[in-house]
Amino acid sequence: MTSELSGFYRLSMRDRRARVAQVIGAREDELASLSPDRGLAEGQADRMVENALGVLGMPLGLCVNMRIALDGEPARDVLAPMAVEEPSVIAAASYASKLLRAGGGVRATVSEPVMIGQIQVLEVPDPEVAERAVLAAKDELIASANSGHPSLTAAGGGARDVEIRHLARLGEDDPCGAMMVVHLVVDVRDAMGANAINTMCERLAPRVAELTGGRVALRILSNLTDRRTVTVEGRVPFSALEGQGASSGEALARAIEEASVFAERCPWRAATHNKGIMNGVDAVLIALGQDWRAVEAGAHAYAAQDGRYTAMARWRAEDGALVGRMTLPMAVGTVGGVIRVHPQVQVNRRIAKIERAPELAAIVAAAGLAQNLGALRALAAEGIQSGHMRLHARNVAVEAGATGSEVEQVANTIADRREVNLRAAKEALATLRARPIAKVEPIAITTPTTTRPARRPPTPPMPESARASMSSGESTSGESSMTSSDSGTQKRYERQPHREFGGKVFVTGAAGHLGANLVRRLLAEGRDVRVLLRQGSNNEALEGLQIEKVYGDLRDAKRLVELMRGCTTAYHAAAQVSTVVATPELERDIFECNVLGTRNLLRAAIDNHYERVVVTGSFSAVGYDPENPQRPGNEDDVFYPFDDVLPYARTKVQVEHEVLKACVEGLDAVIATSCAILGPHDYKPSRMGLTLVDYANGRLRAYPPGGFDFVAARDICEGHFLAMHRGRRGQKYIISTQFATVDDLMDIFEEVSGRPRPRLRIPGPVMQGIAAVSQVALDTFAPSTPRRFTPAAIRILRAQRHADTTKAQVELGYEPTSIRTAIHEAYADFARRGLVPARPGTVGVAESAARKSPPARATTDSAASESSNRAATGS
Ligand SMILES: CC(C)(COP(=O)([O-])OP(=O)([O-])OC[C@H]1O[C@@H](n2cnc3c(N)ncnc32)[C@H](O)[C@@H]1OP(=O)([O-])[O-])[C@@H](O)C(=O)NCCC(=O)NCCSC(=O)C[C@@](C)(O)CC(=O)[O-]
Ligand SMILES: NC(=O)C1=CN([C@@H]2O[C@H](COP(=O)(O)OP(=O)(O)OC[C@H]3O[C@@H](n4cnc5c(N)ncnc54)[C@H](O)[C@@H]3O)[C@@H](O)[C@H]2O)C=CC1
Repeated sequence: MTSELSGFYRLSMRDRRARVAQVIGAREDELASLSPDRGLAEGQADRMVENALGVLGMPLGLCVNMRIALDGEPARDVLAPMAVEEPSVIAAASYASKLLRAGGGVRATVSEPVMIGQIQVLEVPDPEVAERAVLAAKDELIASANSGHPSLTAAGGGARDVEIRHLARLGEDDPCGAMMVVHLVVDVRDAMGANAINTMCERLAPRVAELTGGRVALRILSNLTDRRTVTVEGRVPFSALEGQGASSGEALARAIEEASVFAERCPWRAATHNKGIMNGVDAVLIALGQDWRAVEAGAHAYAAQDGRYTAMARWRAEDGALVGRMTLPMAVGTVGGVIRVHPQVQVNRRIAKIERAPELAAIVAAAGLAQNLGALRALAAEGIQSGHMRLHARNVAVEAGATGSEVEQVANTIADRREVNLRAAKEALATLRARPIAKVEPIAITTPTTTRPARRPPTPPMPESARASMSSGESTSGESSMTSSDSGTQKRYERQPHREFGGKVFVTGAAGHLGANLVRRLLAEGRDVRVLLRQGSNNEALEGLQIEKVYGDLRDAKRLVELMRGCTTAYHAAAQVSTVVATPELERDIFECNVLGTRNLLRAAIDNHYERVVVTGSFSAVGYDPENPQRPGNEDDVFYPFDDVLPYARTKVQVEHEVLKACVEGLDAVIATSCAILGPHDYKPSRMGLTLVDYANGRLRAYPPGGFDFVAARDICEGHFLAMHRGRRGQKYIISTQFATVDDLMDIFEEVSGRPRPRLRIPGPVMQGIAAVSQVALDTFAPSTPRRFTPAAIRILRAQRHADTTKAQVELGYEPTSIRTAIHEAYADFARRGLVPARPGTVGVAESAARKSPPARATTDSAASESSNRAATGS
């Protein structure tokens, strides 16, 4: 199980529950009681407290990324539920847990569950005699205490010892005489312990009075559980702190160390430092039905044990890492209390996979340590207000009357202006409502036989290199034909005739970036569509569409045959897309979904007599010339299998192999090969989409030079459509819009978001080095984290590979549009969903961008030469 759920916060609440259910191996409905309208019933509340009036709601969130090694056992990933009303707490704990896992996660040690019960004795005639009498009767007292608790002793716990303390008068104001306290030391095992200890103390009280000759007053446990503690330690290597808000990782570590020492020396600061720790501690305690007041009181008393209130957690920069250590008294239980009766607590316990009290103690303390680190990082770097207030701004936006996606937009506006107050929020809301709603330009509907809409640019010229090796001629169909030479082989391309297909269309990967656009394209064509979806996956992209949804997995060959029955054609766009060097488990997953999944789909298509299947290929599976990677790659370039390529790319080569095998077996299948997709309806979201969102929210801190061939979502849909209707059986067609450098993309990002690009443009080799170092850590500790610029991605960008779309242009009549338009469309769609700030002019901008855009392939060549110039000058 992994707790590393990068981008989890971007999901809807329902999808988050579905994702968690999937991760912990539960059914989605098992988490249903976490829904705001479920949970604690009125009757249950009435039995829990007195004079009950109702049930108070409190947000419940999840701290992700946590990894804990308890008492030398192997580390395990933990999802920590947190109930808290304060914004930014859970975000900060998740952020810091991500940093801590770069150092292997938090190590925790939990002491024996030994607590103290106190019996207060006053007016003792002779304290020394009384002490001897009580200690002489120790065994009798212990036996008596245990006799009332057979279940505790049966579980291996029970009273263990009896100790005496004498409390002298504090001064003139102290109205009592000498006081004696009998401490009953009890091992409470997995219980919180209060009830057992209080009962024991009350049971022993008469006998203690007899033995001491004094008057017994209070009989109660102590919440200063200094013998029942949890100690946590976490390390963050300096390298993992690079780029986290200071000039270097080490500088940030030193700044956090200084912040810690401030709290260690100063009680005023310590109170705030410790409040940050309690943000994490209390939130987990509440979510797990614990007596958080008891732990709070114990923690603060412990922090003042030396007579001076000080920091609970301390941070030091040592041996190339920032190291945090904390010991807290921790009386928590997994038996008794509300744990059994509160339905949501039970679900939370299941999510955190807690069986025993020490596991619970470790998670609580790890959340406290992470929260402290999160707050100190922010304080030592950009300050607390920017992150905290950005999230708090959402509350203010709601208070101002914002609803739905307005909330995020108003919050972003007031946070950007650093005016997080009600008046500013009301103003921002009024402005937002005064302007038309950002609308995504509908995808143009064209068929190869109809005229293209006027706003489309004219057919761009062929790439220079391709043009040089071509000669035109007449095809048998009377349409254009061309020959192209690749490594001396003459290729003749001919425009293919159009074929119509009736019946229902089956689409896989429909909730993905390509699929979501493709389904809309098909619906606009008036086609009947059935989509294959995975239960528990984020399928939000298809909400509200008139389609038939069936649920299953490509890996389930038998079921797939059933699910595909009744359709006549298919677009197979599903794949496990990954740009990381995968762990063996992830590699297996990529292989099974992509290769075996495709094989299953193709076989099911044969079984169901499909007329044609279009399979999505990847440009990463197209070979290239290592001596000259910028020579536009075409369909005949053979993939070199021993290169340092990603597992994903290898599987996409095998996918093509499966297609050809299926063609031999009689299937009619065509491959539409995609370059990096940019455009709207990116719900997962893709690596490029994530980069745009992060850029627009000021979270992209650096970028590399280089370039790649990109494809607009509308173009790749058109390419699929054309492959279906004009493609030749068993053939592959590369579909790309244009080559663009990262600098070109930054230009467009600036234009679309109104934000300046990051100042850091890190040269390719340096970025490669940084990415390679961080990749080692990420592969070890965070294999599933989506990363923007992975070493593989940077290598690809540095190679500046170009795509040759001649074959698609000639045979299919494909015409590329513009990447600039695609980015505007992507931005408008993200703005509509509240993921990036909506900007005046977002409306219609895509249209005007389309009008202004130069022919794509013309840009290609100039962009390429510009980028190589830049590379040459090192600018
Ligand atoms: C708020 C952040 C995390 C943003 O920080 P950021 O730089 O925008 O975060 P990022 O985009 O680099 O994302 C890093 C990770 O943070 C998490 N994250 C990022 N954004 C979210 C979100 N919206 N919802 C949920 N999780 C979020 C998430 O895990 C994400 O990983 P990913 O998913 O991308 O792989 C940062 O500014 C921060 O840590 N601020 C500190 C906030 C804080 O401590 N709040 C507590 C309240 S203040 C207080 O009471 C305590 C104090 C401060 O007084 C104590 C003291 O004085 O010591
Ligand atoms: N996004 C890009 O830039 C590029 C994408 N491609 C190809 O385009 C196609 C679509 O990619 P995107 O839409 O970007 O990906 P995506 O990750 O947004 O969507 C892929 C979809 O496939 C589904 N899927 C994965 N494994 C499955 C399984 N075992 N059973 C059922 N469904 C499964 C996922 O749930 C997801 O909805 C893929 O074939 C990919 O290899 C190729 C080149 C670039």
